[in-house]
Amino acid sequence: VSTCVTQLGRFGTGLQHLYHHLSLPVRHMPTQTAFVNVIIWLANLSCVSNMPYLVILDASHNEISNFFGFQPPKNLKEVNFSHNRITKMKDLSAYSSLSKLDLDYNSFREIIGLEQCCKLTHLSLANNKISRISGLDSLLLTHLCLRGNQLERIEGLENLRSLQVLDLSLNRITSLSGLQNLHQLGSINLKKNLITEIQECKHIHDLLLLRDLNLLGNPLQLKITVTNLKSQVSSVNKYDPPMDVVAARNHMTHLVYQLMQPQILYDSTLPSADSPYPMLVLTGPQGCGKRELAHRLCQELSEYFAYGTCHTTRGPYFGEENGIDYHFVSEEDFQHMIHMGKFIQTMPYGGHSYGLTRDAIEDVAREGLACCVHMELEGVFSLKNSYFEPRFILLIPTQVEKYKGHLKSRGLYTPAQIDMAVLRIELYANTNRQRPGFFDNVIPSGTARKQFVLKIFCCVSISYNKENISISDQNHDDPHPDTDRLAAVVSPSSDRRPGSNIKPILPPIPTGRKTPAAPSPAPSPRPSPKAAVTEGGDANMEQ
Ligand SMILES: Nc1ncnc2c1ncn2[C@@H]1O[C@H](COP(=O)(O)OP(=O)(O)OP(=O)(O)O)[C@@H](O)[C@H]1O
Repeated sequence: VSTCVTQLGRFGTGLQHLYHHLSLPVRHMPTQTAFVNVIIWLANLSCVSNMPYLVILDASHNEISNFFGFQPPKNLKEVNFSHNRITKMKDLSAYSSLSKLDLDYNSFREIIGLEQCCKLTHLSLANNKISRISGLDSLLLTHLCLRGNQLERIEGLENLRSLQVLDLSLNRITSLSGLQNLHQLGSINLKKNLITEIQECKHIHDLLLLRDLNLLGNPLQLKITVTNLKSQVSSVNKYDPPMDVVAARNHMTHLVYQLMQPQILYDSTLPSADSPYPMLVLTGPQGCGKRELAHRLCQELSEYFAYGTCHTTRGPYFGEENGIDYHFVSEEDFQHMIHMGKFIQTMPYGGHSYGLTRDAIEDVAREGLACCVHMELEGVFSLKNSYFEPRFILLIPTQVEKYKGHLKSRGLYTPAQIDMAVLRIELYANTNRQRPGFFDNVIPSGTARKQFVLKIFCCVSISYNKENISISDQNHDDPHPDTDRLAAVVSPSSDRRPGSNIKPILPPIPTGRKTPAAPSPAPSPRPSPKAAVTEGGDANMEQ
C-alpha cells in the first residue's frame, strides 16, 4: 500500500481505481493522493500511516472523529477533513509540511495545535463551533476562512501579516476592530454579521490593498440604505423637489402665517363653517383657455358660481382690470400679505407671484355661491392640502401645434415662455395618468363647448345635492340636459375623489342662494368683462 496511490472515489466509484492504482509502482506516482470512499465511510485513517509519501489527503465526507489519527507522512501538504465528525484539534507539530488544511463542517470549538505548522498558508474552519480565534499567531496564513462559526469579535489575527483573504461571514461579529494591521488583506467577507455602525470602517481605512469588502446582511446595510435613501430624498427635496413636497411646504407656510394672526372664531356674515365652501378649480397650462372659461362659467351660471379673483405681482395685460382679472399688487405687498397670513396658496410662475386669498373665497361664499378659480398645477397640489375640497377640472390641449400657434397669436409671450407652457402639458398629462382621480374631470382641447358645459354641469350636479339643483339650459346649446344623461358623459374619475366618503364632496349651497330652479340669463353678480372680451377667443380655441 505504501508504494501505491490509494484512490477511492468519494462518491462510490473509486474501488476500481483503487485496484488499478494499487498495481502502480510508486516511482510512477511521485505525488500521492488518497481519496477515501463515502460508501466505505471510513471512521479512522490508520491505514495512512503506511503511506509515508502521501502529499494530498482528501478524507472529506466521512465518519472520521479522530483528528490526524495516523503516522505523519513526511511531505503531507494538503489535508481535507471537511464534513466529518471531529470535535477536537491536536498538536500537529509533526505535520510541519502542511500548507493547506480544510476542516470545514466538523465540530471544533477551538483552534489549537497549529503553532508549529509554519508552512500552513490556507486554513479553513467554516461551519464549526468556534467562538474565539486563537493559536494562529505564529502562522503565515494567506487564506483564512472561519465562516459560520460563533465569533463575536475579531481577535487573535493581529500578527497574521500575510493574510490576503479573510472570510468571517455568518458570525456574530459587531466590530471591524482587529483588522487594522492586516495590510496584505485584499478581500474581507463579513457578510451576515452584526455590524451596525458604518464608523466601524475606520478600522480598515488604512488597508490599501483591500479590494473586496462584503458587509451585506449586516444591520448597517439597512441603515446605509435608509441613510442613503434619506440623503437622496433630502437632496432631491432640496434641489428638485416634487410637487407634493413643494405644495406641502407652501400649505404649511400659509397655515403658519395664518395661525400667527388673531383668529376670527365666528363670522355671522359667512355660511356655516362646518363644511368647506364649494369651489371649482379650472387648471391647465398657461393660455389653455381656463381663465376665459372660468369667467364665462361665472357669467352663464351666475346662479351658482362667482369668480375668485387671485392676486398677482405681474402687471395687467391690455384690457385687464384690477380686481376683476386679478388683484394686481407689488411684490412687496404680496410678501406682506403672505406674512399677514392672507393666502391659502401661492405660486411663482414666469417670474411673478400668484396667490389665492382666503378673502377671495369667503367673499364668494358670503354671496352663497361656489367660488370658481383657475390656476396652474402647483396651485392644485397646494389646495389639495387645504381644508377646502374643491372640484378640479383639467383643461388639456391635445393638439400641441394648435396650442402653440394660439399662444403665439396672443402676442404676450416670449418663445421661451411658449416652450415652457408647451412642456408643461406633459406635466399635466403625467399627473392625470399617474394619479387616477386626481382631477375630477379632464376636458381635452377640441371638446365642443356644449360637451364642456355638460361636463361642468355634471361636476355641479355631483358637487351639489342633486335635489337642490335642476339644470335648465335656456342659455345653452342643449335644451334639456338631465342629470342622468349628464352622468353618462362624466368620466369615472369624476365620480368621487379618492378618500372622500359617501356624502357629496361639496355641500349643498349655503342658505341665501337664489333658487337654482330656473337660472335666467341675468347679469352676473360680478362683472366678468374678460368673458365678454374673449368670447370667441381662447374658449373658441377649445371649440
Ligand atoms: N393663485 C394661483 N396659483 C397658481 N396658479 C395661478 C394662480 N393664479 C393664476 N395662476 C396661473 O398662472 C398662470 C399665469 O397666469 P397669467 O394670468 O399671467 O397667464 P395668462 O397668460 O393670462 O394665462 P391664462 O390665460 O391661462 O390665465 C396661468 O396658468 C394661471 O392660471
